[in-house]
Amino acid sequence: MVKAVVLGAAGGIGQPLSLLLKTNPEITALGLFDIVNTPGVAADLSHIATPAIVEGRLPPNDGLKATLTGADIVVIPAGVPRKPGVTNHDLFKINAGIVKDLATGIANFAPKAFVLVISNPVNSTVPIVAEVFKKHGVFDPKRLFGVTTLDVVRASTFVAEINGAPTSAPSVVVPVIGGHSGVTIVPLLSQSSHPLPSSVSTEALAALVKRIQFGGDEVVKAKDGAGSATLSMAYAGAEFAGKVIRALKGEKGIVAPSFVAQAADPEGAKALAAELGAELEFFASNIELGKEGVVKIHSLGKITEGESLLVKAAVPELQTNIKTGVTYVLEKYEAEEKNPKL
Ligand SMILES: NC(=O)c1ccc[n+]([C@@H]2O[C@H](COP(=O)([O-])OP(=O)(O)OC[C@H]3O[C@@H](n4cnc5c(N)ncnc54)[C@H](O)[C@@H]3O)[C@@H](O)[C@H]2O)c1
Ligand SMILES: O=C(O)C[C@H](O)C(=O)O
Repeated sequence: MVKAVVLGAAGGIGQPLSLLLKTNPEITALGLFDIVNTPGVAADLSHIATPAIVEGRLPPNDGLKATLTGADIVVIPAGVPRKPGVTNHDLFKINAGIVKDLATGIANFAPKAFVLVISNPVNSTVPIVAEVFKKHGVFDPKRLFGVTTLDVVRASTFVAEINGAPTSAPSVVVPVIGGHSGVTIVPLLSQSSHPLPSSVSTEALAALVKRIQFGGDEVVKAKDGAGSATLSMAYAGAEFAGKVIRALKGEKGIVAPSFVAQAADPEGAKALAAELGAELEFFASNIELGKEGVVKIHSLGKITEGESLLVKAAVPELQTNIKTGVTYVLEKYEAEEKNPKL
């Protein structure tokens, strides 16, 4: 029996993600929560002949509590997406509060659930969830994941394209490490399961890295004001959630990149920090999943000089992003303590 919950289930990502989760035969209960439209989304999905019993709830009458109660895995795509001209900094101003509130709900009603954060900016929203959980005494670093799978999916697709073998895309595995925005996204193309042809020029390689780092911009531009990636994100979110569920059910040896608290595996984190030349509270790298969540944080292994430069550029940006999330929550709590009416 697995209960999965989607917070922000009526949105551009939330709806197709809920559809894909409804088609996952391991999921027996699917709880959908949003501030709008979830009863309709749930009614629609409930007619699909798969095991999950679907329920859609709204905020009134303890909707969040009822949705979260009994959850094994909670996926959060709630929050505003980018449009042309809107930066991650702009998103933070709105999404930080949404994520803090939802994390408070999870801390109260599903403190043991695995939590998968999609809401942007992931590099800051994951630290927000961690701080809220710490405040409530329920933080388990092994159970919190920033979803960076879309970067991995993009890398697989683009590498297959360059290799002239688009049908190979599903089997192309490229570790993408760091975080989930711009220069913090570091694809380790030298470790691709399907190496790039030696004929690929340095310029073409740099362009490929840039395309993976700024793949989100490509979609925002093409959607022309209608938001950011939703369908590919739903696919990526369902992929990662599927892996977490397989691990939860006892499958061993599942490895995938995710942005996780380094406290989840202090030994692994130490080796990784030595490679990075910095200790970060959160970082995306390959992690092994197990019944309790993160089992092992993998180190980077052999990387090229060019990749090493990309890591160097990512680290300070990540440090700033993480601090932004942590500071936001600490200042909010401080203000609430001074003025309990807030
Ligand atoms: N991690 C990634 O790789 C990745 C990829 C794409 C988009 N995103 C991010 O995902 C988020 C959602 O994107 P979208 O395109 O689905 O946006 P959207 O506006 O289409 O949907 C967001 C949904 O969240 C809901 N919502 C808002 N406040 C809420 C609250 N307090 N509780 C519950 N639900 C609430 C809205 O009602 C809406 O239905 C954005 O922040 C976007 O930047 C992340
Ligand atoms: O770029 C965005 O704003 C959305 C998302 O993070 C993406 O990578 O597509």
